[in-house]
Amino acid sequence: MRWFGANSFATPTAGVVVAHIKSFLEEFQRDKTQFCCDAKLLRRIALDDGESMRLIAENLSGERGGEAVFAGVGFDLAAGESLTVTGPNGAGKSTLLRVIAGLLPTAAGNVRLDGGGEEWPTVAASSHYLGHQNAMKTALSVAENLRFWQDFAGQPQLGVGEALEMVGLGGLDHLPYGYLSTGQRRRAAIAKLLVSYRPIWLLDEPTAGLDKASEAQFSALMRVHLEDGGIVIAATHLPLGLEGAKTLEMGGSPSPMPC
Ligand SMILES: Nc1ncnc2c1ncn2[C@@H]1O[C@H](COP(=O)(O)OP(=O)(O)OP(=O)(O)O)[C@@H](O)[C@H]1O
Repeated sequence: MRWFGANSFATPTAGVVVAHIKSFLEEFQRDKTQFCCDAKLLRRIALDDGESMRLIAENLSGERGGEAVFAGVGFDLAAGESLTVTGPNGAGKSTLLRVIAGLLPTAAGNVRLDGGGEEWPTVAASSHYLGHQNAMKTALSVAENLRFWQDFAGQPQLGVGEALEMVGLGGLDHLPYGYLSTGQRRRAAIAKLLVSYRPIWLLDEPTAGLDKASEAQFSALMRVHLEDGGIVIAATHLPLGLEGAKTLEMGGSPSPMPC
């Protein structure tokens, strides 16, 4: 239970992350009940005790249909750090995310998670992947979709209703997912990040289709995730409001190390 779990990757503190999310929710929705006032202190204890987690890629190459798409990609992200991946259409941003997530094989090089301990043994097991497709069934209700993903992913955090409130979809849980607008669908997909915990978020154009207010709220969610020791890699054509994010520009050959 450590969505916003600091470097608590090695030393989980049950309930802390949920408390933090809920206090964050309170910032946006003032009438929410106050939860666990000592969340920050507990997170600090977890930070002090926890082993540092790092997501490292070395000389990573990826291909599609047998053709090289990118080569020589490297990065080193500590807990709390983010990387924005930019570049023109077709540069290989989505391919890179899928390689990191373990959905495509690496053509060369490697990506690994150091310090994940027994609970987070691999990058794939430690990651939420939010792709262009939202991976929801249109005929199922919003709540049924999220319950499926929570059961599938395990590590439950926020309840479905709470997660939907966090993305501004409170009260729409009963609607078939297919009834939602494009932006609402994206917001429901973002709620998947909140119903189960993963320290690494791999996000492909996460704010595509979102209105300005939703963009800002999602930026805040990412910042809270980072503050608590999460790692974010986001491919994007739009500013994401991630201050201090490392950057990786794709489309050159080979791709440079992020600065
Ligand atoms: N299944 C596939 N088979 C063959 N080629 C593919 C496949 N999927 C993608 N490609 C090619 O791989 C290259 C990289 O695609 P990718 O989707 O990673 O780019 P991108 O940088 O994410 O683009 P965009 O900004 O448009 O989302 C493109 O030239 C694309 O045509």
